[in-house]
Amino acid sequence: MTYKIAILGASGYTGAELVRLIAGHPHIEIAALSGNSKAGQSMAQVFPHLRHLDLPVLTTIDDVDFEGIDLAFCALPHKTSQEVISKLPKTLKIVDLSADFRLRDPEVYQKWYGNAHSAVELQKEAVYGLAEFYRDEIARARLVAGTGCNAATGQFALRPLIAAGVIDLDEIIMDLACAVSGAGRSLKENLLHAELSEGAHAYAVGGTHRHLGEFDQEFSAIAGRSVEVQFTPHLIPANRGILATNYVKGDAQTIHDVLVKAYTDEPFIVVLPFGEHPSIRHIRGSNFCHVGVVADRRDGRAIVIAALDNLTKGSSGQALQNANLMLGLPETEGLMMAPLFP
Ligand SMILES: NC(=O)C1=CN([C@@H]2O[C@H](COP(=O)(O)OP(=O)(O)OC[C@H]3O[C@@H](n4cnc5c(N)ncnc54)[C@H](OP(=O)(O)O)[C@@H]3O)[C@@H](O)[C@H]2O)C=CC1
Ligand SMILES: CC(=O)N[C@@H](CCC(=O)OP(=O)(O)O)C(=O)O
Repeated sequence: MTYKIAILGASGYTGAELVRLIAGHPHIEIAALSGNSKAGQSMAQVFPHLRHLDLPVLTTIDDVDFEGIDLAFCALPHKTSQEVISKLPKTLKIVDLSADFRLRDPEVYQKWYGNAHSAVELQKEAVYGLAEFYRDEIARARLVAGTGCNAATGQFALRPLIAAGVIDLDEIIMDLACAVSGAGRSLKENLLHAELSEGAHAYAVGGTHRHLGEFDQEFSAIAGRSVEVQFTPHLIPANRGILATNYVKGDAQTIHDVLVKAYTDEPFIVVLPFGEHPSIRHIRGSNFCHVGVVADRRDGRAIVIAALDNLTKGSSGQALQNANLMLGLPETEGLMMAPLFP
């Protein structure tokens, strides 16, 4: 059985990553690809690294024929995504990579994104797309909202610890380093090589990053009380990868034991031996997330570090994992490739 899919936003970074992954998938075929400014071009023109593949030409979304398509990936900017998805056939399965359907409460959405949600009914229907924690709901869902790449990295480190009650919920600090492809492919002055290379800086400092909406929603639901982490993301001059370094109060060995137990059957989450810590150079191009625990020199404190590739486990790999679940395929299909190294 082969399922036909469309990728809306195929001329962007996550769209191209979906194409790369699906090209090696035994049961999924790419039937349509959309672009906006790049509509009318071939994928080989837009992404020469995909030249070897026989792919549909990029069209506008209006020109995509959804007849016979089983599932659409929406790799569009947020806000555009909710407008587009509202107009798609109501029977179509959708994995949305944008932020539009991650936050369940429309008021919370407005607080972090600045605009009223224009598809509240769809927002209610959507399932949060972190497969390791919402597997059964995703398998039954029509619309799945992929997590933010920063939000996914932090959650892989912290969710089991909050659930097990082994860390102080009021003393969680997360420093996160994000590679530049996290900002997408559109041209931005601050992402020019001359302004980005040889440097690193924090952004959204002081608790203003919109992924805090996701952390608050998810961590508070697990804890059954409000949990607000202190979070500072940093932009680093790397192409791919996110490293989330979490400072927590709790016994380091217990924390490690909890993570090992939580992820023992998870194919993509690898807990490193106690005392070892991960690096983005060891997960690049793969759907793996590495998690490590190191004891602090002060008793009762630990550092928990998670690393993943924002374009695979942080977005497109996660989206394909969700699509596999929604289509009744093995969750790991097309996703077990080894990381690229060096
Ligand atoms: N990059 C990352 O690491 C992650 C991204 N995400 C989310 O995934 C989504 C896609 O991100 P990314 O691939 O990085 O973004 P890009 O900016 O690289 O790509 C955006 C895509 O959307 C298309 N597009 C833009 N505006 C419109 C419009 N008005 N109508 C139709 N199509 C449009 C673009 O077409 P064209 O280029 O032809 O104009 C392009 O194909 C975003 O919502 C992002 O927040 C989520 C997790 C991680
Ligand atoms: C470097 C950079 O800008 N990173 C992005 C990563 C977020 C992301 O891509 O996720 P969503 O946009 O889907 O929420 C940021 O911090 O906003």
